[in-house]
Amino acid sequence: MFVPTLMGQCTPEQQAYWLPRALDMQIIGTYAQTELGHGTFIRGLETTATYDPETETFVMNSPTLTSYKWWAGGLAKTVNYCIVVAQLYTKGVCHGTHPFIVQIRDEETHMPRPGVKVGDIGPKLGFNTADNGYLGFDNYRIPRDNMMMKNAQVLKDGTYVKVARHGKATYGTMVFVRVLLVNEAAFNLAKACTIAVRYSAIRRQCSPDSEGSELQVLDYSTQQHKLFICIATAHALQLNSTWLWKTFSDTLAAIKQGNVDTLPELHALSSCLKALSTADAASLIEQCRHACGGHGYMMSSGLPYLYAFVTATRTYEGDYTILLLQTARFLVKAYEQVEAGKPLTPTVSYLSQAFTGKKLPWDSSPDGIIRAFQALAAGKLSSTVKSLRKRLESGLSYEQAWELSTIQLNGAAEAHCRAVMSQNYKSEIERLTVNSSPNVKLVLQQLYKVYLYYWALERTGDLLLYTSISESDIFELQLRYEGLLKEIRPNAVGIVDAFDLRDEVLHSALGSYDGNVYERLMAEAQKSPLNAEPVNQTFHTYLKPMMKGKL
Ligand SMILES: CCCCCCCCCCCC(=O)SCCNC(=O)CCNC(=O)[C@H](O)C(C)(C)COP(=O)(O)OP(=O)(O)OC[C@H]1O[C@@H](n2cnc3c(N)ncnc32)[C@H](O)[C@@H]1OP(=O)(O)O
Ligand SMILES: Cc1cc2nc3c(=O)[nH]c(=O)nc-3n(C[C@H](O)[C@H](O)[C@H](O)COP(=O)(O)OP(=O)(O)OC[C@H]3O[C@@H](n4cnc5c(N)ncnc54)[C@H](O)[C@@H]3O)c2cc1C
Repeated sequence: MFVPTLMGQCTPEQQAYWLPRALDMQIIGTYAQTELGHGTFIRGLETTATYDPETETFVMNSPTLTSYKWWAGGLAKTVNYCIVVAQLYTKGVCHGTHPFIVQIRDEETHMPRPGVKVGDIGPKLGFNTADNGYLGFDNYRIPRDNMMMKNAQVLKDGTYVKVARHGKATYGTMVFVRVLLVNEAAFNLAKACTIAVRYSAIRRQCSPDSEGSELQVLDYSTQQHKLFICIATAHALQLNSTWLWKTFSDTLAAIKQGNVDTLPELHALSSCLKALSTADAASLIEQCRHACGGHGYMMSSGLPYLYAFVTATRTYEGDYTILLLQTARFLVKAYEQVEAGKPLTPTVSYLSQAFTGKKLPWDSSPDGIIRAFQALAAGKLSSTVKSLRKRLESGLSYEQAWELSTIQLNGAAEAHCRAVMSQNYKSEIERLTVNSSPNVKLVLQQLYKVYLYYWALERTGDLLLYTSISESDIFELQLRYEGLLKEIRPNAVGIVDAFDLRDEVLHSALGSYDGNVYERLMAEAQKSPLNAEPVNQTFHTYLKPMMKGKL
């Protein structure tokens, strides 16, 4: 996040000075925005940067314990610089949060600079290879030039000058990383399902009849139900990530031309896609672990590490709930645009046909299910707006009405995102497989159907509300879904092999390409320090005295 922020928030002159040093690793930096007391609410950050025209410096200060920067990766012991997001004061006026480049350690000795307090925040659920740290300032001065001045400037005499065309230019790095995290979710889920599917082809457990041999657990319908949605979702996330990256690049190019019109839609998309992809990936990686029984709980399976790493992504770079509420903000505006007969941006254009007041006729084809997801999103949005307005009519303020409706707002945003992801998944597969062999087309279509049927069956309650789906339609869909799992089974290992993830990347005794699971588990067990000697010295210091009643 250090380099992207240098690129996004510095003037060309500042980039010319800082970027080569950062890219050449002459300086190592991090992005210190979150504080002990605030992560989500950026406008509530407490660290201050007060401009002193006498010395043409900013005085960085941590006025309270809760103002200490907290969490930034590498902050504890690795970095010597960091980007600090602080409330900017000049001429006695606060201009809100701005980014500053701050040297925190000496480049030769690596000692913390005077006025800088820095340390490690302690062990975490995972991510323990990153020394996430804390940082406090005691009236620590930095040169005026260290304010990142692409979007706003403070002149030598302390005059504040706004440069950016849109109010959230300083939030740009977060949008960029959210876009990256969709791809990260796809990659890590692909690793987990490669491990779990390969292991499930090796693992034999139970035989349906007494004479028969034990079945590969991958033959069980319940195992296929656990795992094939993981494969389909890894593809869905990858294709949505590629699509989102293009949307991001197009928006960035437009902003460079002075056109910020597509930024709100990008913010809404990157928010909900980051939220859903990281939450889906984390829960499905855990599902892959469940599918591997006891051995899935071994660190040597690689799955606990993957889960610990990915589950953090649901929180950092914008908590799941918070980001869905950002998307909901955009959806409520879109609803109002439909009412006013105004044109809609592409990803919400389905809303213009959605408010017919009638239930969408159920159609179980892939396109029909996607239309059903859109109807479901529109229906949820419509009932949410109705709740909002009912509360406003009761005399509540907009903020109060909004807060009371946030559960429904989150539901509408999640449904919208599922509809967008499903649409992208299918249309990207069709676009990319135009010249593919019939077999490849068949398998990839089977996978996106798994995705669509799985989520339709997960949302039958909503579908009954907003479409004409009947009990027998649901019964039929369940049977079709279960039949599809059986069709995919013969190709399941080949499909995860197609992720082409080397053993060194998987780090898994269960998912290695050669399938020698039991030999690898035993070999990993031998590495345990407890196996260094036959009797551990704790026998003599604790167990034996206890057994002799001497403790
Ligand atoms: C390989 C990879 C590995 C990657 C490996 C990565 C390693 C770990 C990295 C983790 C690093 C971090 O976690 S860094 C810290 C990340 N922290 C966060 O993400 C904090 C989350 N909080 C926020 O983003 C903000 O506080 C909000 C958006 C929730 C609220 O901001 P706010 O300033 O209060 O704005 P708010 O009133 O809600 O909205 C005002 C208007 O601004 C708009 N707006 C808000 N944000 C944005 C935005 N980003 N871009 C455009 N527009 C925006 C809204 O739509 C709204 O428009 P209108 O409706 O008025 O038109
Ligand atoms: C592994 C890891 C690495 C990180 N790396 C960095 C980094 O490098 N740099 C950095 O600056 N930060 C980093 N962070 C911090 C991260 O960005 C924040 O933790 C994240 O933004 C969430 O903010 P928070 O911790 O304040 O949670 P909070 O916002 O306090 O969330 C607590 C609960 O309150 C809810 N909540 C909060 N506000 C609202 C609201 N308005 N409406 C409804 N519910 C609400 C949330 O949904 C959540 O359920 C990292 C975090 C982790 C876990």
